[in-house]
Amino acid sequence: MPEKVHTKFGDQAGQSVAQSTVNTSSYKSSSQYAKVAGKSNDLKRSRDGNPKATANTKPDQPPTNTPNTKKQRTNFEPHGRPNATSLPATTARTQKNSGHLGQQRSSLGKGTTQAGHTQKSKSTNANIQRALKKTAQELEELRKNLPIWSKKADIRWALRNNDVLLLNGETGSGKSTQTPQFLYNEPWCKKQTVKITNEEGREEDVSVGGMIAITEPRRVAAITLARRVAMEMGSYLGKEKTPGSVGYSVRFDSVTPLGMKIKFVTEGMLLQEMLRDPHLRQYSAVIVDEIHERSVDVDLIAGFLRQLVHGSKKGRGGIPLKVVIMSATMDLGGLETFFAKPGFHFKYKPGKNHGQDLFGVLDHLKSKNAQGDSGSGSSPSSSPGSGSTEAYSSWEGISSSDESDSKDKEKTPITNGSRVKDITGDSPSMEDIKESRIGLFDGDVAESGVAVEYVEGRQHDVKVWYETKPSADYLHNVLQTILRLHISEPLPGDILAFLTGQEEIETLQAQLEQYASQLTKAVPRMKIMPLYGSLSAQAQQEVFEKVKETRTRKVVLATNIAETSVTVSGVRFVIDCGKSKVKQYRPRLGMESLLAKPISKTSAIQRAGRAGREAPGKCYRIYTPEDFARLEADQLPEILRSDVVEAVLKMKARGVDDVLSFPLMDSPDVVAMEKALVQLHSMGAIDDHGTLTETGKNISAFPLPAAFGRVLVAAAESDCVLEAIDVISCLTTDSEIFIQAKSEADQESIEEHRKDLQHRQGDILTYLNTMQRYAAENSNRNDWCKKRLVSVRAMKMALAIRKQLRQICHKQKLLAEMPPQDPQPVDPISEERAEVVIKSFLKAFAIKTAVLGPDGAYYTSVGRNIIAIHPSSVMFGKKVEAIMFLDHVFTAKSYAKKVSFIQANWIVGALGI
Ligand SMILES: Nc1ncnc2c1ncn2[C@@H]1O[C@H](COP(=O)(O)OP(=O)(O)OP(=O)(O)O)[C@@H](O)[C@H]1O
Repeated sequence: MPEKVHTKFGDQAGQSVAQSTVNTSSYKSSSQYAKVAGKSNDLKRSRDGNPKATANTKPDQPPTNTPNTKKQRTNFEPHGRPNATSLPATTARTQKNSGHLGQQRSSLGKGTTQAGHTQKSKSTNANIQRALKKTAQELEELRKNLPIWSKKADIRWALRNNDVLLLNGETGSGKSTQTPQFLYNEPWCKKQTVKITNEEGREEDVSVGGMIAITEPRRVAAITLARRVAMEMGSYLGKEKTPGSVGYSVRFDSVTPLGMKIKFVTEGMLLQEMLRDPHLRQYSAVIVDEIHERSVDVDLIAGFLRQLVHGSKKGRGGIPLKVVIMSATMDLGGLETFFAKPGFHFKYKPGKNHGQDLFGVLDHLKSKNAQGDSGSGSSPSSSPGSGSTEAYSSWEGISSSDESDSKDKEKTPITNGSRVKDITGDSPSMEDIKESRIGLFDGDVAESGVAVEYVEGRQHDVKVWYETKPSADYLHNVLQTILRLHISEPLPGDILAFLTGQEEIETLQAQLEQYASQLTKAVPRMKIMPLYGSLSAQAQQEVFEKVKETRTRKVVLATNIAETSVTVSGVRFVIDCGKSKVKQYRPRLGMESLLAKPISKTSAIQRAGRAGREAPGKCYRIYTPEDFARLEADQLPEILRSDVVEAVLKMKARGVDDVLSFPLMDSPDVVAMEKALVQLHSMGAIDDHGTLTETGKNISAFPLPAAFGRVLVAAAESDCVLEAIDVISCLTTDSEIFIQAKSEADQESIEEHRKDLQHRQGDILTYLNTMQRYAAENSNRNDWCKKRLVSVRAMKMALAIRKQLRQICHKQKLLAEMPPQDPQPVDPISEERAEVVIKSFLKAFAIKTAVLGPDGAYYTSVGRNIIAIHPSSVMFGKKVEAIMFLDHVFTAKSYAKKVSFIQANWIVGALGI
């Protein structure tokens, strides 16, 4: 084992010497060190070999001691401590009030003198600042217990010496919340004014850097992490342009305080920013979190970042962009080779990364196991996964002998399942990964240009339990597990159950609520809270808060939106059904559908990681160890299973001429790329030479899927852009605007309530009616919504999106002038105009059409597959000659959602056949 040398350096960049833990294996020889010191930003090694600031850096604050985690853990009090949503009472009050800072200021003005006003608002501000600081101080104690805390200096050191850092740390080790805080004060993170040569060939001064962007796969993670980090930094995060260090930007919602240093963004938003600012001049660093999720967007971001790191830096005035790639579970070999300096070759094959054991980690494990060294001392045959997969044959810590474990078993007679000691046993251990990589450097100047840091350990253990027998009805088992946990486990201890989608969640919620109503007084109450993507942002945020009611257990029923990055407060028990819905391109249908499929091992590890964030936890996998062993190690990257049109359009918009040679970790096959180019050509987004057209530019400028961008461009040509915006605003909210019926009786009453909105020609015109009438309402819009069982929150969001889309269309000259302010009188749409609107949608959705067959079933135009109209559509049960649908789901059968009536002969023209 490499010897460890403990060294420390500054907490604040440029502020002298503190200490850190440096792995001596990183420092091959003193001559190597000398080379490093020469290159690094004003850092020299002190006599004992530690990194040290030179004279031009300021004296440091006292050294940060590496925390004695064990000791602190013993003293750790998990209950009643502050978190993102439960502040100490004073702080909570002040944060709440501070959200209305502006209102407070204006109301204070009444009846007071200007001086009195200023005085009062000054003291309010001072109170807020004090409360924020107090919370931050309290949270700092918790932060110091995180495993990543002791790696602070290593991480800083690695980035002072390299432009790219791969940070591999277990779930809950503190990557997402701490890494940006370790870096924002680094010397390379200062805003600088530099000279660049602009497109006209003239020199100009521009600012570069000063901010760190951190990408998250989902908006809910971006928002909750921004809130948490703002609290940890004692910074205000409000809607107004007040000063603050932390902000976030997600689609149709952003909070960007003045002087912001750390910005949490969704991957899509960073890509949008790259369209406007290809050199990412605002940023000194981009941190890509949860890279293992491998969405199309994150793959594109990785490709663009690689170009920025290794390409010309002229656009940034020569200032490098630092890149940090993070995940608990990542294909290190592939990423290291992907980001390595051009010409530095491992076993990497461009575009063929997924599933490759590029560093031979698995070979290493195999040989280790062959020598009888399982690393745990337990016999491989007692492992839940033994013999089933070579890759994961090193599971550790399997034991049922220790005392606390047997108590657990008695206390929780949920399954007779075997269990592994903690979730690190699910995958090759950090040691295994590290050992297999000896010879490459952690930290200092890496030959490949890519530094690698490992954060070992997590704050609290998570025990994993399995089913003993496979079950055909996992939903039933999830229900039983929740009920048994609720009855047998003492409070506190909330439950988070992973299910595949909204329908399943609603079914289980109804069942659980029925059981909950029958519980005796002796048993705590249950509060069932759904969490899925189309739920309103506010409803999603409520899930993250601590339950206010006493003697109540929160039971969160979530899709995989809660799988990574997030901390759901209070959760000690995770139930994993082993499946999730994934988007998959189905060439036979010529479209993407959502399919429920087994998750990957990586997802299972992430799900388990949601327990044990505030205290030790347990994860119940509703499948057997053998099922687990059969799971794929990682999910297939989205780019390899989806329609690549969006990806190709984004590349084109970002100036990539030759998309076939764009650096991708995994390239879709050439045929799929070529098909996407043909589709973009038929949309008019690229011309015969493959160059992005004005239409293409317009489409890619919208923060919308390409198809909706295409609709807007088509609508502009037919002069119905306002109507198209009204429809698209309703379709792109976070949550469904129409509250769904839970029973047939409900459905009837809904139809009665929405009579004035429903259009016989289908859902598109129903959405149009809804937005037009809502915007025209001049008395009480909330009452208007309630009467029609329309979501108040979703409509508010739709109205905000409508405003933004109108502005973009105006700016892009798709809309000649901005329409007058609401409310405006509205007339029912004429037949002719309705046809024009539907035809605008058809321009982008021609492949999502179906014609009525002689047997009364609908057959898709592409692929001739049977498809049924989903019960949520106003067209449900209707037989018309042809339909167009905007969504497709595959559950018990193939369903068309958001359906409109069309004439069959329109399809021919729209498909160009
Ligand atoms: N919103 C929050 N409320 C309460 N505690 C939080 C919150 N966010 C983070 N924490 C605490 O900070 C710890 C570290 O969280 P962080 O998200 O930084 O870890 P991570 O290593 O990025 O984990 P993952 O890979 O699972 O996203 C959590 O385990 C939890 O104890």
